[in-house]
Amino acid sequence: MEAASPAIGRVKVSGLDSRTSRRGSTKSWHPTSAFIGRGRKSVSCSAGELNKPLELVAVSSRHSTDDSVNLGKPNVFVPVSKRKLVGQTFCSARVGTFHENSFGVASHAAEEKIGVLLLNLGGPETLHDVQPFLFNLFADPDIIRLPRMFRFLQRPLAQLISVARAPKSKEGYAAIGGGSPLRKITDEQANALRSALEAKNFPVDVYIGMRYWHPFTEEAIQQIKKDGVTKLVVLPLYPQFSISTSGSSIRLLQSIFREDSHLSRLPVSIIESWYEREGYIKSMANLIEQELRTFSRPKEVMIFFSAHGVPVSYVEDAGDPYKDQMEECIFFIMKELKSRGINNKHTLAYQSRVGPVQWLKPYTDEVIVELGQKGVKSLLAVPVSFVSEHIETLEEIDMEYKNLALESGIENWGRVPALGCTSSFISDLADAIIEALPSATAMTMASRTISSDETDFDPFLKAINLFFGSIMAFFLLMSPKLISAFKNNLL
Ligand SMILES: C=CC1=C(C)c2cc3[nH]c(cc4nc(cc5[nH]c(cc1n2)c(C)c5CCC(=O)O)C(CCC(=O)O)=C4C)c(C)c3C=C
Ligand SMILES: [Fe+2]
Repeated sequence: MEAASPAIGRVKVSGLDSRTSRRGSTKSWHPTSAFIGRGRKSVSCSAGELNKPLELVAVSSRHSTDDSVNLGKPNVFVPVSKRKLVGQTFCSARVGTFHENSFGVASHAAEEKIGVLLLNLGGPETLHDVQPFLFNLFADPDIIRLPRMFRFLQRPLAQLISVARAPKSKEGYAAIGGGSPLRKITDEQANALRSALEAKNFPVDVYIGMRYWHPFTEEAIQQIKKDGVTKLVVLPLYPQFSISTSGSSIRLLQSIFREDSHLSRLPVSIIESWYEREGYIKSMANLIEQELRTFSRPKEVMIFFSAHGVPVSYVEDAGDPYKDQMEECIFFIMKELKSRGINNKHTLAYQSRVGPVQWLKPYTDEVIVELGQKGVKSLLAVPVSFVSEHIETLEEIDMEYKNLALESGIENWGRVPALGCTSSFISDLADAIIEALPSATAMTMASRTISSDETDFDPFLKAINLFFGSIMAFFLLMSPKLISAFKNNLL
């Protein structure tokens, strides 16, 4: 059952406490054994707090069209040209050191060995990989969030759910050629990013760390260590932050770094979200503008943003900023389109729900049917939570939703391609990396937090857990809610 990766599951996971403003711009991350707290508060910390060993620098890359950028520190003058470069850190005092550091980085570039770690989900490369890939995904406590006392059920449950879901997933992957294109596209993006950074006079090594399939994050980190990287920028390839995506990968990184004395001293800067960057927004607007032109009556087209969903509890109970960031992102894209004289109607819905719980609404399939009933004739689907083509664009949108739309009375269908290696987008990501470099700080974790997989160390406890876990998981799966989910083909 662990065929996928021996490393996965041995990694201990600590909680991640997310506190973020409504606009998702100020954040701090604290490793903690507690559940992710409710509520979203702005956090500012004093210079004294900056030296606390448990802190981790997370950079939220800002969309900076506004001249009155608030750096959170009075009397800091930043010329407009520089403002666009500011990767805002969660602590205002850090911003004050940005300019010294940015020059420092430039002058020490020759001695530094800078690494960029791209984080992504990973996908099965063959149909044979589908079930173990799904196991890795469902074994992640950031994907199936069980209460602490039921954490021992995580892996048996992952086994059951992955086996149950595999046939449906396999159908999807078979329909798009027998595997996920994610690895290939992420490789291409990594190469494009390396070239873009080289062209900007920032030679770096780019590494790929996938969360659930090869090349695993653990492997990338080993390579980073071997290569003697002296400063690392971590860039999740998800524009918006979610506990289930970037959050999960960052948590994994924290646990790897915490266990390793060398890595825990390595300066690291994490760009946790970048949905509001000007380059990203403009690149998305370009793609939408181009695609609108392919319709015979572009002005009548409904722009239909379809984002990957998350369970409602992530947002309402755990404070996941994903929904807020998604809405803000779409606001920025529409604002950009309006500035170009494009005033089409638009809507946002969430796709790809899995399992019997409530996910973010409205659901993409339901909205498509409603729009058809309301007489909408032209629809342009815009996948907005991911920057490469994947099963949910190629199968779910291009096949399932397109057919549903045509059956629902929508006559003209279009879909905006994922950004992939679009040069304006890659160039902007390269800028985000350069901006983040000065904020790199050691991820030193002085204390060890309780792990959700603590029992993995003890083979006896592990065996007991597995045995009782399987029995309990069986009964859980037989619950009426889950049975109906099976019947409705939700799993
Ligand atoms: C921002 C993007 C994503 C969020 C948020 C997200 C949350 C999330 N996903 C699942 C379950 C599955 N996701 C699957 C595939 C998948 N998920 C994303 C992105 C996000 N997921 C991508 C890009 C992909 C496709 C990868 C590929 O191979 O092309 C799958 C497997 C496919 C399937 O069976 O549908 C599952 C399962 C949950 C439960 C979740 C939030 C809790
Ligand atoms: Fe997903």
